[in-house]
Amino acid sequence: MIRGPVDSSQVPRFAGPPTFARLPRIDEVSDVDIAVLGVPFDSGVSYRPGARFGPSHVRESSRLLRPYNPALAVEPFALAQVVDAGDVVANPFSIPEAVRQIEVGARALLERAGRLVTIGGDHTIALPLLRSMAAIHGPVAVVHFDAHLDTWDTYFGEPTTHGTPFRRASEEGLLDRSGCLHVGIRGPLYGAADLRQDAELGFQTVHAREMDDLGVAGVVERIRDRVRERPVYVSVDIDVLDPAFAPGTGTPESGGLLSRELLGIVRAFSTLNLIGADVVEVAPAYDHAEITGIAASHVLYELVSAMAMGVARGSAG
Ligand SMILES: N=C(N)NCCCC(=O)O
Ligand SMILES: [Zn+2]
Ligand SMILES: [Zn+2]
Repeated sequence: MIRGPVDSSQVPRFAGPPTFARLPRIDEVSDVDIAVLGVPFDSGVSYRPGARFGPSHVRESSRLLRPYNPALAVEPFALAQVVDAGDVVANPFSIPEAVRQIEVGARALLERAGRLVTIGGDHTIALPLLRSMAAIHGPVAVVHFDAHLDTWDTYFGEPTTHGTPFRRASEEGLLDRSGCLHVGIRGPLYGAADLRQDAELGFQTVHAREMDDLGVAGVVERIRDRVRERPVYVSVDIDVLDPAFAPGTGTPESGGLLSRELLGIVRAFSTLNLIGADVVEVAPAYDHAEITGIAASHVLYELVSAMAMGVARGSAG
């Protein structure tokens, strides 16, 4: 059976399949442990559009990934059958229909694969993804890496946008309110009430300005203390990185994390019960030299590695 990426010493990286990390397509295998799904949807954005092109850009930027992860000392694609499940069809003219399509697509894949890693798309997609996770696991702990809270209420009266997924998820009971945490929050808000309401919705916050004092180890400790044994879903808005490391995104904010810091923090999920993850808000039109695409593909690689280690341990999933 096919397993793992195409050998880049035999087939050049600029040839061969356009799948994430040059992995097999889902239709080429019988059993699946981890499915990588693209969600090319960006009709929920409040500023620059273009994240609908994120999945294909991140896949293209993932061609240089290699099979051994030295930081975690694992070969993720040997530990678990990881496949590219292609893109879900999401109606760009109807947010409600797109959200239903994403939830249905994610649930079907979860039934087959058990674990799902999604490439967005704007942050709206976290809502249907969390619906699909909660349908299986019950309320989940969410560790949310973002410059933005994304717990706002509505934009132009619209409740389902990229600035509102975690408020909706909390209201719907999809979140374990005692296990959620934002990391990397920064930038101006609409008012002080934003933070109060956010806390009521179940989130603790590690602000970007705390990063230097806490360091990677300190942030990891905050995450472990908050999440513990709970099933945890990780949502990474690429704008958590400083615009220097992720210019290709729709709502950039100054003063963000280094890519090295984010990669270091994400590795901590290798010893937690990671059940699902997404990387969203990559908008290639504003990217240069694949800077953002490469950062996103490496974050995905660490997430898949962490998840594959969970598969190998046989943890709940
Ligand atoms: N989810 C992202 N990337 N951004 C939300 C920004 C919401 C706003 O325009 O205030
Ligand atoms: Zn954001
Ligand atoms: Zn976001």
